[in-house]
Amino acid sequence: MKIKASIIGASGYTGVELIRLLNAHPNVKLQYLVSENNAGSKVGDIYPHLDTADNYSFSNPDIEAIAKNSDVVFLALPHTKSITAVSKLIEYNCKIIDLSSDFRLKNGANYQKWYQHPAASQSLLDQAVYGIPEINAANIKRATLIANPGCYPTASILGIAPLIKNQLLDIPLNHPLVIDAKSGVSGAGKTPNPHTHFCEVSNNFSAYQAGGIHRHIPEIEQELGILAGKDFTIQFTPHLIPIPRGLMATIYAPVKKNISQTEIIDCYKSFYQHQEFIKINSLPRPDLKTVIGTNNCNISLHLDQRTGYLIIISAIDNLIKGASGQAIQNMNLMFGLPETSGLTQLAIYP
Ligand SMILES: NC(=O)C1=CN([C@@H]2O[C@H](COP(=O)(O)OP(=O)(O)OC[C@H]3O[C@@H](n4cnc5c(N)ncnc54)[C@H](OP(=O)(O)O)[C@@H]3O)[C@@H](O)[C@H]2O)C=CC1
Ligand SMILES: CC(=O)N[C@@H](CCC(=O)OP(=O)(O)O)C(=O)O
Repeated sequence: MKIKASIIGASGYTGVELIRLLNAHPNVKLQYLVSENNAGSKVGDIYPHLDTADNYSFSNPDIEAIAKNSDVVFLALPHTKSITAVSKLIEYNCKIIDLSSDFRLKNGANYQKWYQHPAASQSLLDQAVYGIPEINAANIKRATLIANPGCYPTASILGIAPLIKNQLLDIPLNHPLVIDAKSGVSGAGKTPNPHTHFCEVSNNFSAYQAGGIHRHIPEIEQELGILAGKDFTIQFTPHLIPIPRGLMATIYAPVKKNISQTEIIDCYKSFYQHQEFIKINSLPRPDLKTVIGTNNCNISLHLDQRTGYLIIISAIDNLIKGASGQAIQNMNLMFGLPETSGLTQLAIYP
């Protein structure tokens, strides 16, 4: 029996990527591809690259029909737009994987402080499991509602977690850990905004929200704080790079003295033992082409013995490991499938 999967917000960037990946998943049948604006249109007419033999259409059924006829529902809606749908879906017997930030922060009051809009009910926040499979697989397997991580948090948390777990960080008191991150423009979604126009982005490179409160700061601090067992502070600056997809986080981590590059690499390899999507190395020129088109996270480690800093360069495809691929990895765990089912694509090169 195939898993019946529906996607709400199926016409956006992550929704379309879910269609592409789930269409090739051996254990999945696509059920409803929900889009308000494209309901009634053939998927292949709007997105010719998805003109498959199955001839799917976008539709807009009510939530009850979606819930009753689906084993799993992916929500690929903008922030704040998932809360109403999830409040209804949770009454039924389907599993829910939400790609937005609506269920990621555990504390409703903290959520409101950072996101500046009302949080989901505390009981839904309590039920939601943060879906980063390499760290949280046991809880994901038992979950009904997954809060799929943001793209910057995915690259950052995966890059830092082994240092925290092995107590290798040596951060001066009251200093934050510095994360300098860059994303391709699809990270901003399909709806155009003044900063994502071709003329703004092409031949350009920009930082945004420097010194500000990007919504991924509390998300990264929450998850690293859980691993550390105490508050964890980061200094985070995102940048926009003139490419469609790909994301790189460069993390500057002061590490304990007398540890060697080899010991650090061994520690990361042992932490991610059996995790097929995590690639640990010290590539001389870590890049995005190594991961674009894959569900992999490439973590390149470089110890600067002069300063005592470990430079961690964590690269993902924001639409796959940073969103739709990770959502499918979570689905695989929830349904007892191998984590890699439907996700074994290699990178596109050159
Ligand atoms: N892009 C990325 O790299 C990542 C995105 N995410 C998160 O995933 C979610 C989806 O992102 P993404 O696919 O990029 O977003 P898009 O803007 O590309 O797509 C969102 C889709 O939601 C539907 N929608 C329903 N209600 C609204 C509304 N009120 N305003 C706008 N669109 C609406 C739209 O289709 P229609 O109106 O036809 O129903 C649209 O296609 C977001 O919460 C995002 O933050 C997470 C990680 C990475
Ligand atoms: C380039 C760009 O604009 N990126 C988005 C992050 C997208 C993402 O992963 O995260 P969410 O799911 O939390 O939206 C941003 O900085 O807001």
